This record gives sequence, structure tokens and C-alpha cells, in this order.
Amino acid sequence: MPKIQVLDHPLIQHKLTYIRDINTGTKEFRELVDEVATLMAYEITRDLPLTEKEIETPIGKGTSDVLAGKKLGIIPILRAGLGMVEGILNLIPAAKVGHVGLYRDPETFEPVEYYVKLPKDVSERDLILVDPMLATGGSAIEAVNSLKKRGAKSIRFMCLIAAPEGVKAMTDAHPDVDIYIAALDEKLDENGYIVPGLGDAGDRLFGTK
Ligand SMILES: O=P(O)(O)OC[C@H]1O[C@H](OP(=O)(O)OP(=O)(O)O)[C@H](O)[C@@H]1O
Ligand SMILES: O=c1cc[nH]c(=O)[nH]1
Ligand SMILES: [Mg+2]
Repeated sequence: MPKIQVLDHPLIQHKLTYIRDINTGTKEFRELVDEVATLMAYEITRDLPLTEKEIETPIGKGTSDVLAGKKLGIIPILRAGLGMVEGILNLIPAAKVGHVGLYRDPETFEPVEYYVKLPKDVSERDLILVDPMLATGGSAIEAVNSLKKRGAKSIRFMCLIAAPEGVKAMTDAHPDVDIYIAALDEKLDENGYIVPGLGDAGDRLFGTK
């Protein structure tokens, strides 16, 4: 069974409240998404392997841990996933970044893929797929399909807000993908928007509405 983890750190929850707020403008929305992405990245990288290194301090010799150099990849689902990339790179600057471009058809809610560009060695990397919203799950499921088709073997998915419908669809389709969420909301409305959610993540990030 995949791990479904709600990252309920108080700082994440506090910032998410202002991200949701209809009165939060584009600039502040972008800054908050960036900050929450950093905090979430801190939580989900807890299991990164370490290796021991010889050190010499002003006091003497010893050993201490450093990251074992696992190859990581951050994959935003365009557009809205872009808003989370810099925040994650703040913590893991050596990660490579790939892009999967998808939009959700407003009538059918079906995902439509329009762009894919991934690191060459995608099959050797632990991938963090990011998108602020997991609504019906169609986009995340299709993004994972796309990554697997190109050789990806290790994928985790990180989003700000998920609907129960999306979590179920995603875990049914990809039980090997762990999901990290800042908040699990109540439901979807008749337009496929998460309730209470935050509205349209891409439009709020880029000011397109
Ligand atoms: O789980 P789903 O029902 O597929 O919905 C979630 C998707 O919808 C939004 O993208 P959108 O289609 O608005 O594209 P955008 O990021 O370009 O705005 C969101 O960022 C997800 O990618
Ligand atoms: O609530 C939602 C659902 C899909 N996409 C969004 O941006 N928001
Ligand atoms: Mg959108």
C-alpha cells in the first residue's frame, strides 16, 4: 500500500490558510507556495540516505554524516507545479528538474498532455512529482504514466491540497507512488474544484484570471 501522509507541521498549516484565502494576491500567493514547498521538501526528504565522512574540527578528528549522493529529480506538472520548484531546490539544489505539461479539459476533466522533457537518466533518479492540486487525480495519474513510460522507477507525489476522490484514484492507479499532502479537503464540486481548496492554482500563481 502507498504511504499517504498529511504533513501537518504548524508552519505548513498556517501558511496554507493564507494560500487558500481569496484576499491573498498573486505576489503573496507565489511567495507562500514557495515557502510551503520548502517546508514540505524538508519533511519528505527525511529518508535520504547518509554516509559517514572523516572530519577534522578545531578540536580533533572524528566522523560525521553527509548525504550519500542519491540522484534526485523534481518534476513539476505545468503550469501550477512550477510554483513549487524553487522552494524544493532551496533544500536540494543539486536535483535535476524535468517538466510534464498537462492541462485538465474543463468539460471532461480529462488530462491533455502537451509537453514532456525529463533528465536523461530519469530511470536512475528518485523523482518528486509536484502539483499544488490533486482533484479528480486525472492529471497526476497521467503524469505518472508518462514518467513510467520513459523509464521512471521511483516516484513520490507531493501536493498542497488533495480531494479524497483524487487520492483514491491515484492510489488505485499507482499503488507504488507515495503521496504527501499539506491538507486533505472535503470533496470536489460540480466543476471538479476542490472544496474548500484554494481555487485555480495556476491562475492564482500566474495572475491569469
Ligand atoms: O486532479 P485533476 O482533476 O486532474 O486536477 C488537478 C490539475 O488541475 C490543475 O491544472 P490545470 O489543468 O488548471 O492546468 P494549469 O496548471 O496550467 O492551470 C492542477 O494544477 C492540476 O494539474
Ligand atoms: O481545485 C482545483 C482543482 C483543479 N485544479 C485547480 O487548480 N484547483
Ligand atoms: Mg489551472
